[in-house]
Amino acid sequence: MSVTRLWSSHPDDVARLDGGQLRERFVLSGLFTPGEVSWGYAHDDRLLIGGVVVEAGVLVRLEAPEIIGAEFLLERRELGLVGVAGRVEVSADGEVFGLGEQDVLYLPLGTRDVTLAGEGAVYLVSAPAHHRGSAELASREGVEAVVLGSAERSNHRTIRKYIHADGIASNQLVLGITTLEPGSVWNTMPPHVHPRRTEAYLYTGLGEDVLVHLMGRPDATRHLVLHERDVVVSPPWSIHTASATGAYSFVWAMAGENVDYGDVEGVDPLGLR
Ligand SMILES: O=C(O)C(=O)C[C@H](O)C(=O)CO
Repeated sequence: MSVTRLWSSHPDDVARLDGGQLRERFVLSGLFTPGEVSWGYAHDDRLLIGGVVVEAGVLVRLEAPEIIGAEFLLERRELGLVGVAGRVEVSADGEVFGLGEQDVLYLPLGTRDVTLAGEGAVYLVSAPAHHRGSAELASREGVEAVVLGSAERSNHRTIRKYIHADGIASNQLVLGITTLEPGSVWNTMPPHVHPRRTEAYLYTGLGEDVLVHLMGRPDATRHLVLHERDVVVSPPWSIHTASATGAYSFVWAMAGENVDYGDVEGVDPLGLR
């Protein structure tokens, strides 16, 4: 089990970081390694972000990484599991859930034993929790889907919301998946910031395409070139928007003061620098 730590930062520092340092602070690569559960830890809002590739015939148990100082992973946390590829059976204290591509399972605080079996890739996002809710599975077809943008503006996309105020109930986790239509490449344009939340994007479906992600204060943006299954963390003061050489999907996951998807501050694209 490996853990990469991401230290929180001041926006002024970000202007001075070189490209490599920027990646070290905000990007998690290589989370999906067969036979291993890999974690990243963002100090902003204490997001624990993981990836696992489940191989046929091998049972994977989700254990608490040392950094959270807990006896078991969900002793003081809640967890969202997202099917990234294949089909995986998740057993949570004996209750079994089938997780297909773009399905999401929420596991509440207090769930002790979580194992994964089958064949596929699963993305994990966990945040501290204080109230025990219920385990709930949501399929791609069963959730609220909002179509935004247009082909003319290269940002035609569908936003599916799974864990949020009007969906699966949680303490502070908010999670969904956005999928771009073929020919569209821009996400989250016009951009926004979340003064009350930290957000992480996992980019999937890029294959050999590359993506240019913009982060930073709106008046001092920086770019990161990202690839298939890279994760980028956005501190509350940072925009998060991207364009790529092809269409893709991304899992957006947030934690902070509330679970209201709409709690954002919009940014005028003409003010971006
Ligand atoms: O394409 C978009 O726009 C998004 O999917 C935006 C994300 O949902 C987001 O950033 C939520 O805060």
